Amino acid sequence: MTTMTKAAVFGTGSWGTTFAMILAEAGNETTLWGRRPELVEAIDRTHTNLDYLPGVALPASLRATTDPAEALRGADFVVLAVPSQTLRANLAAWREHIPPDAVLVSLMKGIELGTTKRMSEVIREVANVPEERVAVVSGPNLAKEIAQRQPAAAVVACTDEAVAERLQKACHLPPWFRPYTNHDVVGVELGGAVKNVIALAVGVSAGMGMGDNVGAMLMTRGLAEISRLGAALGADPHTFAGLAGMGDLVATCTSPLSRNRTFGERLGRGMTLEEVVAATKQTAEGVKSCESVLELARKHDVEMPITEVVVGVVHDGMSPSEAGMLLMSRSPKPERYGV
Ligand SMILES: NC(=O)c1ccc[n+]([C@@H]2O[C@H](COP(=O)([O-])OP(=O)(O)OC[C@H]3O[C@@H](n4cnc5c(N)ncnc54)[C@H](O)[C@@H]3O)[C@@H](O)[C@H]2O)c1
Ligand SMILES: O=P(O)(O)OC[C@H](O)CO
Repeated sequence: MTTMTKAAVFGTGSWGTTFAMILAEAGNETTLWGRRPELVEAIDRTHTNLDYLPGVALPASLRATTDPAEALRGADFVVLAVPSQTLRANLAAWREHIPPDAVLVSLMKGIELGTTKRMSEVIREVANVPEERVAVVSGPNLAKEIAQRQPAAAVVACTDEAVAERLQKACHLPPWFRPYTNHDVVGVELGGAVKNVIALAVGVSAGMGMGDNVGAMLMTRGLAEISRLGAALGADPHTFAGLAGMGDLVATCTSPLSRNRTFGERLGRGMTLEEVVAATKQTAEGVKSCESVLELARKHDVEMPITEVVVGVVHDGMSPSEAGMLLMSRSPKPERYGV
């Protein structure tokens, strides 16, 4: 007799809820943990998440709870979908309930402020688990499209191939969700975190009224920045040509659904930072992670000019036109991959 795989998903936001839908429909016994009792009760009873996914019918088998111990009981996969900057504190509160053999899965796309750690590093440190028990899911995965059952592909990364394959199997849901495996956790995570910073830059340019040449330039040179940082941190360069690199960069930088692109667009249209923050109801990871990405780049002596001006515009009062001038006035150089 085969027993059902159990998954606990932490975070009832857009992506946590959508990924929980995929896991539940793929046949895993899935429980969603959330902070707010009213929302959790509504998900559990009405199978809807009106705050984050209005109009989407969640699977009847998907359970929801505010009790981490209940969500974690017997879990094979512990899936984490909270904001990157709160993960450390969240996980510290949950870790005593995590089953000893469970695989911890990060859906998050940020770099921790202060430590410059990737989410898998934070997970390993706080939950005290080896790298073989930590996996990452990333790629061009705009939650709202996937929740409407549009097809999407993703990358499931773990240094242990067998673990990646186990998770791949658990979330493979034809014809809706197609996960590929990869062993390059560093590259997959960097692709996901840094594309948010580049999407802010593309958004700013679009908000200023710039056209597609500027967007394409920022995406291409942004990919060069991601690749340079990846090379310095030991990532596989091929990862950045894949779904978690190029794929996610294109989806995020071009989609009106992207919170990061939209945040940048509002700044580019002349709204103040305070106004944009007030208008942004969901997690736009690049807003905080641009600072940790830049710090990481400086630690490793990697040049990231787009990231520098994004930090300037978002945090240091630089005007969008000054940012554009700075980028375009850099000394000319040959175009070489990774340079
Ligand atoms: N939405 C997407 O399309 C998408 C796709 C792929 C990856 N991601 C990544 O997934 C992660 C989560 O994104 P999301 O879109 O679900 O965000 P979201 O803003 O929709 O939801 C965030 C969730 O975290 C909860 N939360 C906020 N502060 C918290 C705290 N202090 N403690 C515990 N929970 C807290 C919120 O209540 C909410 O349930 C991010 O790192 C994001 O970059 C998002
Ligand atoms: O809405 P964003 O900008 O957080 O992007 C969502 C996903 O990361 C796209 O893959």
